[in-house]
Amino acid sequence: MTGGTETLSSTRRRVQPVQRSSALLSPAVMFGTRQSWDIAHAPCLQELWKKDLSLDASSVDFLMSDGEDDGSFLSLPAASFSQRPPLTAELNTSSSHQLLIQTLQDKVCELQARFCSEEVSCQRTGGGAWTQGEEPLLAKPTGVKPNPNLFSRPEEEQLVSRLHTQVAALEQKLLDRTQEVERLRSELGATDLEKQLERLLVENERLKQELKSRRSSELQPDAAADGCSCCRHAQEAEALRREAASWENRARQREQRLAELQQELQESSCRAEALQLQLDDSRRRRSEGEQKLHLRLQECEEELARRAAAPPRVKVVTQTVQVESADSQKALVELQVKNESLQEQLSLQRQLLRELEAQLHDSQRTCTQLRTQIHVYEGEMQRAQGQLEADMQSLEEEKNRLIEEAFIRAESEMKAVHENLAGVRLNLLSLQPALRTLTSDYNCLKKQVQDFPSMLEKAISEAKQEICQVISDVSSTNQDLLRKYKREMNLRKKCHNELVRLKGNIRVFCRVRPVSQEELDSADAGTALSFDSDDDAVLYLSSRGKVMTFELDKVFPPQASQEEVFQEVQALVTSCIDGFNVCIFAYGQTGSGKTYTMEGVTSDPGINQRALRLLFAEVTEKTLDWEYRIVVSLVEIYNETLRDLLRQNPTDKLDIKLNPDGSGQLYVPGLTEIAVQSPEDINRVFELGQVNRATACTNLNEHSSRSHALLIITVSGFNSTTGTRTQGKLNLVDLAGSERIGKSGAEGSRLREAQCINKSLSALGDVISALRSRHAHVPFRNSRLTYLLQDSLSGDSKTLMMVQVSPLPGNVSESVCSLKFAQRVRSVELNSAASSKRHENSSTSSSPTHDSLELDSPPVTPAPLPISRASSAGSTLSSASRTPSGSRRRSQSQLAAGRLKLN
Ligand SMILES: Nc1ncnc2c1ncn2[C@@H]1O[C@H](COP(=O)(O)OP(=O)(O)OP(=O)(O)O)[C@@H](O)[C@H]1O
Repeated sequence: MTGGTETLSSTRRRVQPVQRSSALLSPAVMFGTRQSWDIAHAPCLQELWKKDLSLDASSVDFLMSDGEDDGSFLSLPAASFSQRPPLTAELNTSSSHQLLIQTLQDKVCELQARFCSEEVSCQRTGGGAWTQGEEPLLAKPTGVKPNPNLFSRPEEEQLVSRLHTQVAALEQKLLDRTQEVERLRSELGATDLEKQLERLLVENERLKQELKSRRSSELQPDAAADGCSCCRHAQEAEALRREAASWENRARQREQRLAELQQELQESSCRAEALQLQLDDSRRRRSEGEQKLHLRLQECEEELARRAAAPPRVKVVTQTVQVESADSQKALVELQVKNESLQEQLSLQRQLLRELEAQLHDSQRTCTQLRTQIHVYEGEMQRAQGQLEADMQSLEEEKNRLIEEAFIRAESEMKAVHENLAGVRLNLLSLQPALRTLTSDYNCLKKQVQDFPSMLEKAISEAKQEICQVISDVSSTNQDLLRKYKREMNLRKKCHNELVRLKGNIRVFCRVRPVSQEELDSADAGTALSFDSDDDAVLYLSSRGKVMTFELDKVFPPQASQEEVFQEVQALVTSCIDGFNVCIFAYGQTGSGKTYTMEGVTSDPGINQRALRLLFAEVTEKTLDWEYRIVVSLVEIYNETLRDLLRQNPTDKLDIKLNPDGSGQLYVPGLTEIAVQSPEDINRVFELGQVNRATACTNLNEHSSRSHALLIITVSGFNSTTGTRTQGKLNLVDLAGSERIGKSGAEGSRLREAQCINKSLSALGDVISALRSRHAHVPFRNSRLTYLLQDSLSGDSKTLMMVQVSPLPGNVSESVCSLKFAQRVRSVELNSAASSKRHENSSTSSSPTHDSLELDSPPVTPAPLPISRASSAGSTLSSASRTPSGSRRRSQSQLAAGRLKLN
């Protein structure tokens, strides 16, 4: 025996004797030192310790006594006791352990009782010394006499201590089992299974989502895929195959993981079964140990009985006992106290054992529940595995279906691609001849390109020659066209003039003004005039019961508008653009509408403004070839005095003189001529004339009735293409009232005004009469008016007299006079031989360009035909141009011409 550890001996032998003094110490002292007991059945306990409690053999040392002592010595290492934790903190064993502990405790109590009874009997018998042959089995301590009567006490104490040690070992074993159960629970606990199950569920859900996303991505319509090549579908099919292989690997991994889990579960179940078997074996060994202990107790009782039956040995040690009785008594008391404390500890241990037994029951119940739960988890795992296998199966089927669809689609697309390829090949074969043709064409073109510079030079030279030829042809054509144009222009002038001539160079219109509202209200509201609905050139006048018929060129009824009147005179207006002199004058009694017809009102202008607007429009249309200049002058003749209404001092008298250039033309020195370029200029000219005319008189209305107002418009044109120059003059005259002096009863200045008016109008009549009579001398100089209008009343000039007539019955006599005068004028035709007239000595002209007119514009008027309108109409007009009323009009004109007399 070395160190603190005793080895197990295979034979029974005696070892160091236990010191009695230390054997009688307290259990705490005993547990803190090395102790030895002589136990009769030590092998049983050894077996119990080694098997039931699973103690290490190195930590337990059984020292068996020899056959003489018939006992065994059990030695435990002191360190194992000193290192033990408190019993109350660790006891945890099975019911069999508790039963064993209980049995041992009962046996300790019994031994203590016997010890007490033996001590009492020894005291009663006087004690005795130990005999040599009856020495106690335990070796006596040095210096201390052995006491045969007390030999059983340390033995029993040792037994009690040993039993305590067994209890502690059982507690330790119970604690180890509890820890083992906890470890198993932690290894196979529900938490891990639940975690494993949750992990599997999460993995399963993730696999489902991946499959769903893969399915959606594969089923997603791909418009571009239709046009993709076959290679792309093959790649997709390959990717799908790889994906399927990865899914298969994952499924195999899952299956392996499931197999591992099942393996672990089986191992855990096996381990639990092994533990259960081990527990059952421990129970069985405990029961065997109990039986052995029971037998050993019986043997101890028998031995005690046998020893009790040996009195001689007691007598030997009686004296010694008596000597040591005081100490024994004292020790007995101490032992009793210790015994009581041990009793208390035993009761506590019993209580703890009961609690531990309850805990053991709970542990067993918990273990059962855990097994049930394990079974449940196993079922769930099986279900999860089945679900997983079903999902894997469905995934596999879906994967196969998708792969098949992809293959089918790829095959169809491959087929289409092959067909397209075949078509392309056919096209290629068909295009090869075209390619050869194109190649030959290309070669030809290449050769042409190489030859192009020389061809280009040749073509350019030819083109130049052709262009020169064309230019010469065009220039000659232009010359022809220019000649034709000039001829056509002259022809147009001739036609126009012929038309005017056919209409009559002196035309006479009659306009009847409407009855005003005031005149309608008066008693003299009737009308003496009537019209022919079939002939617009006839006017009927009732006077003194007789109806007089007047035939004129045109009769405008009261409802005729300014525009309608101007439509009839605009042909004359445009004649002045062609270089003719035109004279339009309004004639009639006061208040018959002369000013209204010539000037009009602001809202409805008369001939003056309309004529100027028309001239502007016409010259504007001809701006391509012609340059025109339009100048205007405003002249008033009052009491045979000529005044310029456009100069700053209109009261200055003007004179008419012979042009000093020797041309024989007349002109008005100092006459203001204003060039107009727009209608606004015309308005400004008229406003200036009105202002000047108003400043020159006290009563404008009366003054205007007693004076002649002349608007002289000169149109000069130059054709830059032909070099032609033209100049025409348009005289628009608003004559003074034509009342007879006797009727008006005027005196003084009024008489002089009337005399001047009549003089000028008579001179006008005389001029016209002379023209009609083709007198060699035409008295233009008899009045300022005729003198000023000389060039517009002679030659190829065109004259229009607008006779204004009042419809009132009170003005019938004046209307008759005016109409007779108009009819006399109408019978006159001016000489159309311009050349002869323009070379007449008495001709006048205020235009310095008149010479150029003669030079550049040859006479277009036909040869002079100085016949009256009536005779010319019958001789020159074709039958087709005659109107139904033509013959009647001519006869009436002839009659009227014979009847009318100058005023
Ligand atoms: N055709 C017509 N339509 C409407 N009103 C007219 C027409 N003719 C003349 N009148 C009106 O008759 C009145 C007299 O006209 P206007 O002054 O023109 O006559 P006149 O002959 O010029 O007179 P005088 O010789 O005094 O100048 C004016 O109020 C004028 O507005």
